[in-house]
Amino acid sequence: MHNVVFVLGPPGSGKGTICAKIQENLGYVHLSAGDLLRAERQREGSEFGALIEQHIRNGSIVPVEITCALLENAMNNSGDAKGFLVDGFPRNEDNLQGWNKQMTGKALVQFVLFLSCPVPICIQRCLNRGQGRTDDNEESLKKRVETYNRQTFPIIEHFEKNGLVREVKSERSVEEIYADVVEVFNQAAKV
Ligand SMILES: Nc1ncnc2c1ncn2[C@@H]1O[C@H](COP(=O)(O)OP(=O)(O)O)[C@@H](O)[C@H]1O
Ligand SMILES: Nc1ccn([C@H]2C[C@H](O)[C@@H](COP(=O)(O)OP(=O)(O)O)O2)c(=O)n1
Ligand SMILES: [Mg+2]
Repeated sequence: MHNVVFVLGPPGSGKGTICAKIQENLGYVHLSAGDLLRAERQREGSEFGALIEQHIRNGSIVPVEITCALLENAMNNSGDAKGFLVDGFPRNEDNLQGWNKQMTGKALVQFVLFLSCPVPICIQRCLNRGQGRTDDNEESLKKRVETYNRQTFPIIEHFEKNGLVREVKSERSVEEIYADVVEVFNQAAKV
């Protein structure tokens, strides 16, 4: 049974940055759904490359059958990790239903780390990210933020109803955010 922490928040809220620090210090393995999709997009012979690129540019969400298979495969190939930080997933109802269908009995969601951050700050961070991504531009970001507001935030609200959300305000410095995140994991370890 894989232990899983979902990491959600608007684009540019710092999910990848904070997950890298958790992985470095707390023994969890960081799996970014976006990174896995970008790797699949580039993979020689992938039948999903064009579809993935279209969704990424459009700020829309790739069908869960593709994304969840990549996540399950990555977890199964990671040995006996303490747990997995599943970054940027589930991003919509299709993701959530697909996860429940495919991963029930195989993975246990401990909690959802929600990095909340005002959108203007998020957009500026993405525009300054400098990773050469095809979706870090004004047009794609507008669509990604709309997708987050309309499709992803309701998923966070779903988990909130089940008492699983741990919100950390993320407009602050990385150090301040990470100090609060460590406390969240410490509290979770006591349960
Ligand atoms: N707390 C922060 N303060 C300032 N810049 C940040 C902070 N967290 C992340 N960044 C920067 O903002 C950009 C987006 O961060 P990232 O971790 O990729 O966010 P996400 O995965 O949520 O899109 C990166 O260039 C990162 O270095
Ligand atoms: N569960 C997911 C996660 C990402 N994607 C696609 C659509 C997203 O806009 C892009 C980029 O996701 P990523 O998590 O890397 O983006 P941010 O780190 O939030 O800036 O990938 C997806 O289709 N389904
Ligand atoms: Mg990211």
